[in-house]
Amino acid sequence: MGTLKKNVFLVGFMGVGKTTVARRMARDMGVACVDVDAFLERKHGKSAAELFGELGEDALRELEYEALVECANMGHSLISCGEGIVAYDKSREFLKRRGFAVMLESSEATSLGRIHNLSTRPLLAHDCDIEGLWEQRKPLYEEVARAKINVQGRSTGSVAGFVAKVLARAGVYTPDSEDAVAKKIEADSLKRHKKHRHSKSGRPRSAAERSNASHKGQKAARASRENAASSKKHAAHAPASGQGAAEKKQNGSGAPKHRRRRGSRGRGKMRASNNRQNGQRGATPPAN
Ligand SMILES: Nc1ncnc2c1ncn2[C@@H]1O[C@H](COP(=O)(O)OP(=O)(O)O)[C@@H](O)[C@H]1O
Ligand SMILES: O=C(O)C1=C[C@@H](OP(=O)(O)O)[C@@H](O)[C@H](O)C1
Ligand SMILES: [Mg+2]
Repeated sequence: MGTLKKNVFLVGFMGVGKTTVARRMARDMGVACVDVDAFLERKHGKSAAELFGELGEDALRELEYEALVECANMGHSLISCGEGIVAYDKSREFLKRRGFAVMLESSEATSLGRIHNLSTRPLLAHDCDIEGLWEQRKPLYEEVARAKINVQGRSTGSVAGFVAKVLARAGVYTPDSEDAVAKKIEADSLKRHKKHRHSKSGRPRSAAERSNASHKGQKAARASRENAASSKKHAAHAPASGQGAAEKKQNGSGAPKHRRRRGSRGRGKMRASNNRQNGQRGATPPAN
């Protein structure tokens, strides 16, 4: 559980995991997330690939920019962008000015190897020079990004945890203190207690009704406490160095030994769907 101080944009090549990582971070950090592609699709009733096919790339980039602005105006959230958003000057300027952009990076082969449905990636479907595109995009991601994270060989959970640490170090994300978590739990439990004593219609509940509800409430409170304890543990392990150190740790020379759960290699890799998110998920963002 925690709070974002500004919008966080995830940028990077297609298939690197922007959408997946944003969802995972939203779940683990208790913050809202929104996928620009999914937002675009909901807004226009057509996927980015369809818009690309019907209107052409230039028009898609303008629509993407408009969608990006709307997503950013919803409140501080994790915003996963489409790979090509950086090709548009206005979007790049926005990414630089209106939040903290994080670049996810892996080898071109790894990113492309994860894409199983080419029709969802219009540039791939249109037979472009993919290596040329990769070379062209890289400096653009680097231009907007305030942190660069190498995701090669890391599970989604590990990438999500690492991005959270980088954001915490940069002061962009504040994990809730133990006190704040305890207060939240207490407030929730008070609410539950009130519900427990009275039915929805305001009628006092019978002893049998209360006993039944109480078992459910205790289970939920236990789960919240366990969650809070695990968030605290997670926060306590975040290294305290700055962005430069994060990058150094991530790059070739100082490459960390990535922890991978036994048997996790390739899990999820063959998932057929590149699921799109339906708009914003997770916690309700604060008003701007
Ligand atoms: N760290 C990871 N390890 C293995 N597979 C991953 C990882 N991150 C994402 N994937 C998988 O790669 C595919 C592309 O991920 P996605 O989040 O759609 O990428 P992007 O939004 O950057 O195009 C999905 O099938 C997803 O499940
Ligand atoms: O070239 C682009 O702008 C697109 C890249 C893809 O985004 P990802 O980076 O999430 O793969 C895709 O979803 C979208 O159709 C448009
Ligand atoms: Mg995506």
